[in-house]
Amino acid sequence: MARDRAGENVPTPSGSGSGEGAGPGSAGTSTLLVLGACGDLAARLLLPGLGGLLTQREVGDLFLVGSDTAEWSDDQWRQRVSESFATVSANGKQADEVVRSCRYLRADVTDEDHLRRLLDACTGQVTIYFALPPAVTARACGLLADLGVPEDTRLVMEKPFGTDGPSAHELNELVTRLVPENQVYRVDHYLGMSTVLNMLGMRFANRMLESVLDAENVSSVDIVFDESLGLEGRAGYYDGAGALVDMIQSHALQVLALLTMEAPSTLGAEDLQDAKSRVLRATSLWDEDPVRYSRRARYTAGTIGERRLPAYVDEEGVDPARRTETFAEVVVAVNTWRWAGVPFRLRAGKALSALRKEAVITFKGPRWVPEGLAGYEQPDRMRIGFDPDLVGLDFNLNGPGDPFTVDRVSLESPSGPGDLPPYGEVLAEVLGGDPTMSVRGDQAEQAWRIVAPVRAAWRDDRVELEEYPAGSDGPGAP
Ligand SMILES: NC(=O)C1=CN([C@@H]2O[C@H](COP(=O)(O)OP(=O)(O)OC[C@H]3O[C@@H](n4cnc5c(N)ncnc54)[C@H](OP(=O)(O)O)[C@@H]3O)[C@@H](O)[C@H]2O)C=CC1
Ligand SMILES: O=C1O[C@H](COP(=O)(O)O)[C@@H](O)[C@H](O)[C@H]1O
Repeated sequence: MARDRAGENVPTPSGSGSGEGAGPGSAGTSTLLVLGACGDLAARLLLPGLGGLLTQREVGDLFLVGSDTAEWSDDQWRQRVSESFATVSANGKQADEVVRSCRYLRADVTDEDHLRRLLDACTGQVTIYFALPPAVTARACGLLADLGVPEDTRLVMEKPFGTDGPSAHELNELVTRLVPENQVYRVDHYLGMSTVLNMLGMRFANRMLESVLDAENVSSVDIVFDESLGLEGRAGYYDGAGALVDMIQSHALQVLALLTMEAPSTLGAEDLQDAKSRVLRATSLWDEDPVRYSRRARYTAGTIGERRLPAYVDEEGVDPARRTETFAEVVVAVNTWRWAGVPFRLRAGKALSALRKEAVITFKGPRWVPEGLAGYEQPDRMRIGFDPDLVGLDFNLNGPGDPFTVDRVSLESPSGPGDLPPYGEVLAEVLGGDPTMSVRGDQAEQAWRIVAPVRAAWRDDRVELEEYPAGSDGPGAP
C-alpha cells in the first residue's frame, strides 16, 4: 500500500481490518515509528536492539514503520530490518512477523503535512523514535506540538538532548506540551548496559561495599571511555558535538549519578529519578575552573593495530575551523556529605591505543600500617567495567613467600552480558511504558549546566587544544 510520498496512501499493518484475530491492527497493537530510519543509529544499534528484544521477550503485536528522506520502498526497508536483525541472530515468530509487516514511508519531518500523514499511518499505542539529528528533532517536535499526537503517545529522544542548557530547557517545555514527562524517554544507552544497571545491586545490596563508598575512604574516581575507533564516517554529527558533548555531558554524567546518588527508597521511576537529580544538582566543575580542570585534544594521523587513521582534521566532512576535540577530560566535584572533596575525573577519547571503558574507584591508604610490613604501596581499587561487563577489586594480600611482604591481587567477576543488548533494554522499557532508566528532563538540563563553563572556556580558546597521534594513549602520554 505504501507510496513514494508520505501518507499519500498510508500503509496499514498487515491484517488490519481483516478481522483475523490478534495480528497487527487488532486491539493491543502498537506502532513503533522510527524517524531517521535509514541512518547509522537505526541500522547499527536500534534495529539490532529491537531484534534482540523480539527474540528474548514477549512484546505483543508490533507494527514497525520506518521513515526518512530517502526514496526507499517497503522491500528496501524490510531488507534493512532483516539485515540488522541478522547481526544479533534475531529469530522467532515475533521477529519474523515484524519483518513481514513493517512498512516504509518517505517523509521530511520538518514538513507538517508529512508529519500528519505519518501519524495517520500509526495504529494502536504509538511510540515515536527520533533517530534524527538533534536540530531536526527539535523542529519536528515544534510541528508536532501544533499538530498534537494520539493520546498515550511515547516520545523517544536521542542524545544529545538539545544543544545547550537553554535549548534543552526549550525542548523540555515543547515535549511536555505534547505528552506528560513520564511518556518522554530521553535515551542514554549506557543506562541499558548490564554493568551500569548492576551498579544498583552492587552498591545497595552490599554493606561491605556501600559503607566504604564515601569521602572518608575514597581518594578519587575515574570514569573513562577510551575508544580505539576513530570518527567512522560520522562527521555530520560528531564534528558539531565533540567528545565533551558526545560522551561526558551524557553517558559519563549518568554513570556518575548512579555511582554517587544516595539510596532511593524504592527502585520505582520517581524515587530513582529524584535520587539521580539530587546528586546531579550537587555536581559542578572542580573549583569552577575550566582552565585547570579541563583538557581537550584531537588526534593526528597514526596507526591502531593494522589500521592507519588520517588526522581528525583530514577525515571526510570535518571542518578544521570548528576545532572539534576528539578527547576531553574534566574534573568534577560532587558536593554532598558523602563525596565532598573527592575528585571525579571524567574522560572520553577516540582513536586511542586500546578500548577501556570503566569506572575506577581508588581508595585511600590504610589508616595505620605496622612497621615491618612491605609491598603495600599501591592503593586498593575497585573497577566497574562497561566493556567487558565486570566488577574487579585490586588489593594487597599476603601471598606465597615472605609473609611480611604483601602481593597485589585482583578478584574479578563478570557482571554481564545481560540477555539484551543496551538498545534492546532501552526499547524494552519504552515499549513496556517504564521510564525508570531514561534521563529525566531536569537531568538533561543539569548535565548541560555542569559542562557549560568548560564549553565557554574552550570556545574562547582559554584552554589549549592539544594533539595526540591516533593509536597513542592520549595527550601528554609518554
Ligand atoms: N550513530 C550512533 O552511533 C549514535 C547516534 N546517536 C544519536 O542518534 C541520532 C541519529 O544519529 P545517526 O543515526 O548517527 O545520524 P544519521 O545522520 O546517520 O541519521 C539520521 C537520519 O535522519 C535523516 N533526516 C535528516 N533530516 C531529516 C528530515 N528533515 N526528515 C526526515 N529524515 C531526516 C537523515 O537523512 P539524510 O541523510 O537525508 O539527511 C538520516 O538518514 C543523533 O541524535 C545522534 O546523536 C546516539 C548514540 C549513538
Ligand atoms: O553514544 C555514543 O556512544 C558510543 C560508545 O558507546 P559503546 O556502546 O560503544 O560503548 C560512541 O562511540 C559514540 O561516539 C557516541 O555517540
